[in-house]
Amino acid sequence: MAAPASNSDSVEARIPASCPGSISQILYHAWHHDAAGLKPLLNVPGRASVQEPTTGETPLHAAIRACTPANRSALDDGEGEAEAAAVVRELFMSGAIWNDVDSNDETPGCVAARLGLKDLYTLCVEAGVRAELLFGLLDGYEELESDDGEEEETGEDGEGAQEDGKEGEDAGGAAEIESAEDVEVVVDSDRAFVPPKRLNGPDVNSKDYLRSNLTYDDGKLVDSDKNGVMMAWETSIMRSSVEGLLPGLAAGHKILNIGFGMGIIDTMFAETQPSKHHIIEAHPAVLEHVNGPDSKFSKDWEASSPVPGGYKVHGGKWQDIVPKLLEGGETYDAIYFDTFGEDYGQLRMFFTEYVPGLLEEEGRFGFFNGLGADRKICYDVYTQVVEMHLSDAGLDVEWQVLDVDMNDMKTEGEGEWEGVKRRYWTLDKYRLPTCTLLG
Ligand SMILES: C[S@@+](CC[C@H](N)C(=O)[O-])C[C@H]1O[C@@H](n2cnc3c(N)ncnc32)[C@H](O)[C@@H]1O
Repeated sequence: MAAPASNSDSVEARIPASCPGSISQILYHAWHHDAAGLKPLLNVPGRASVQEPTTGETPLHAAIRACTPANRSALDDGEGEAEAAAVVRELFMSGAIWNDVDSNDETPGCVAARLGLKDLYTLCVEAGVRAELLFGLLDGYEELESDDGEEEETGEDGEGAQEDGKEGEDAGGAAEIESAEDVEVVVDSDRAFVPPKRLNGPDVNSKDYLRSNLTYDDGKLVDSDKNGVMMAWETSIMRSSVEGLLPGLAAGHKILNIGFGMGIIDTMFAETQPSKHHIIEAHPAVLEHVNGPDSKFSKDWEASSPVPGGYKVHGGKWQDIVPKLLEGGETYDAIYFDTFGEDYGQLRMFFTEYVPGLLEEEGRFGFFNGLGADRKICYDVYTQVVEMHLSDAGLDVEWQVLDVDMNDMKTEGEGEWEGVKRRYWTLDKYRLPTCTLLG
């Protein structure tokens, strides 16, 4: 096949013919959608996930990137998405990693989405779901490295390149590889993506968060590292969550909310005049905010509760409190879960081990769905993963798609994001889950 004339830096321009199994060779066959040539090279563990050292390009990126209109027409046999799909499948069957990012901070699925390659995008999502289900079975969740400071460094350039119209084909030139010794095969098969809630980076965890100082400041709650714990722009999501859990906002229900934050959802719950309103909150500063002498919350809600004693704040981690509620025979019509600094494994444990016992037969369970919300493909993967895990736990889920007004959202560091370390939400749609017990 001829090399695309317009892309002198492209993979095939730099192939050292003497290096079977080298990064360049593997990328070359992936780029040319040559499944037959690729297959024998993938018989060594890790080969399907080699990364070009300079651009971070993997064979998946190369196979997908070769489908840009410019690159496709440059391939002399006119092949396209179907041929690429065969190669992408071969790579996934050989252990390719679905969520490796290149130097543009794009996973292969991000490239497919940007280029409008729906079938290839779907293959990447399916691979992500399989991988995450497997890691869930192995209980092997680990933080993904893709969203740390590196992203901040590369983000601007990446955006600039796209705005300039330099899509895909110009993004990933391969470095010079003179001999097989130069080849670095990246074996990283035990990586799972853990969609964190409202934060990214391995430096934040529940223990540190619960010890950190918090600041309530002008429409947001941030921790001492300026991670956004809760923000006022989420108010409409909280409103829709309450409407999903309590259709018609009917009064007199028994409600459990985990994670008080700014008290946005609890204020809405209190307005429905529940017969029971239990809140679990672990952070001392948040507890002070709820219960302290200057607080507008607890005193009002205690006074207005239609059932004396119906309003109660349980101070402590839900992991310690929920088992006691269960033992005490408490049940609820509506349960909402929205914590901070905990990984998906905790949410899964909550809805698997506790929700079925705490929920009334006709009750509803919801949670803040921020799983992987800083990247479309991660959000799409985790929608499917959580749905399967909910089903395993005996819960049916209905998704309501809400618009998140991105025009109002400003860019990182501006508007509502000013003073927040990292923008944890980048998507224009929110999938709101409302769960019920399977019959
Ligand atoms: C995102 S905020 C909740 C926002 C809330 N939905 C609202 O409408 O304002 C998360 C809250 O969960 C609390 N939290 C974090 N880990 C917790 C745990 N293990 N148990 C109980 N609360 C926890 C945090 O301190 C924080 O107040």
